[in-house]
Amino acid sequence: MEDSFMSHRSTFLLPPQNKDNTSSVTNYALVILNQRLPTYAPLLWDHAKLRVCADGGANRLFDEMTQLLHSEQPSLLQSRYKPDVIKGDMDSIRTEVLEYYKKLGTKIIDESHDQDTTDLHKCISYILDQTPDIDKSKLCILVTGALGGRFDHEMGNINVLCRFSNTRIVLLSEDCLIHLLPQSHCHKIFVQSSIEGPHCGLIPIGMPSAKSTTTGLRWDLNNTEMRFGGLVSTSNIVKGDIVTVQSDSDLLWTISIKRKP
Ligand SMILES: Nc1ncnc2c1ncn2[C@@H]1O[C@H](COP(=O)(O)OP(=O)(O)OP(=O)(O)O)[C@@H](O)[C@H]1O
Ligand SMILES: Cc1ncc(C[n+]2csc(CCO)c2C)c(N)n1
Repeated sequence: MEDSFMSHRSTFLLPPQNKDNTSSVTNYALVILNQRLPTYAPLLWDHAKLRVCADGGANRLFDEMTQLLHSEQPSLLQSRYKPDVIKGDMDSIRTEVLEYYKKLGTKIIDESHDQDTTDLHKCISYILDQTPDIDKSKLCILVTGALGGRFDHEMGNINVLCRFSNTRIVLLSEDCLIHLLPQSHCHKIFVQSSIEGPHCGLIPIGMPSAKSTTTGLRWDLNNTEMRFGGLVSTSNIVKGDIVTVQSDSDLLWTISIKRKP
């Protein structure tokens, strides 16, 4: 096991000008799935260099950005928030939405022939194909609408974290975020307490963890075993600004997102 720390910061939930220059991520991509856009979606949009809609996610962008930013004219907003790509099996996007973005120059990738991988999987593959190897370590893919809703979709979305375990991917909902902590590294999580926490969890995924050790949590693990059917760390609380995690298995990290008053 390598002992170099991998650091994690949710600075994508802060306005871009507040961005932490020490972040190891310099290149965000955004994937919009087919669930209600979170209220902070415009912020993620501003951080992202590449914006991709997964099939019916394009309907959400078209319909809901105007609801989030009602100070401006809907038609202006719809043309300003133009995705770079729409990819998927195209059974959920409305024709009028597809035609609208196609006219604006969005690249449309119809993969209806592939009924074995999810639209999110297809979008992640696209983003990785577009990213030169040298830039992949700086890439972080933010995924909206990934949690809550249909449980089969949620599990499919979590499975994507495991299938692309070498890529930083953050699954987001209005209320929380999830990402993988690969066992290959020790992890340092810099908690942005103005926008996230204190509720958090650490969950072994795929296989039990014989030994996990943490610092910075109210209920720290100390070479503790975690497994489904035994202990998994839910309803934990972050104590300060830094949490460290080390484990012999990949773990899911989840932390609550604070609602704006
Ligand atoms: N209720 C949901 N909960 C979580 N994720 C979702 C949900 N609905 C859609 N998604 C995500 O958004 C992506 C695109 O959604 P879309 O509705 O276009 O998918 P789909 O392939 O048509 O789904 P299905 O045919 O199973 O209903 C899905 O692949 C999934 O990752
Ligand atoms: C064993 C197995 N279970 C389910 C599906 C169905 N499926 C999985 S991903 C996908 C595309 C959704 O956009 C569909 C239809 C399959 N192919 N194989």
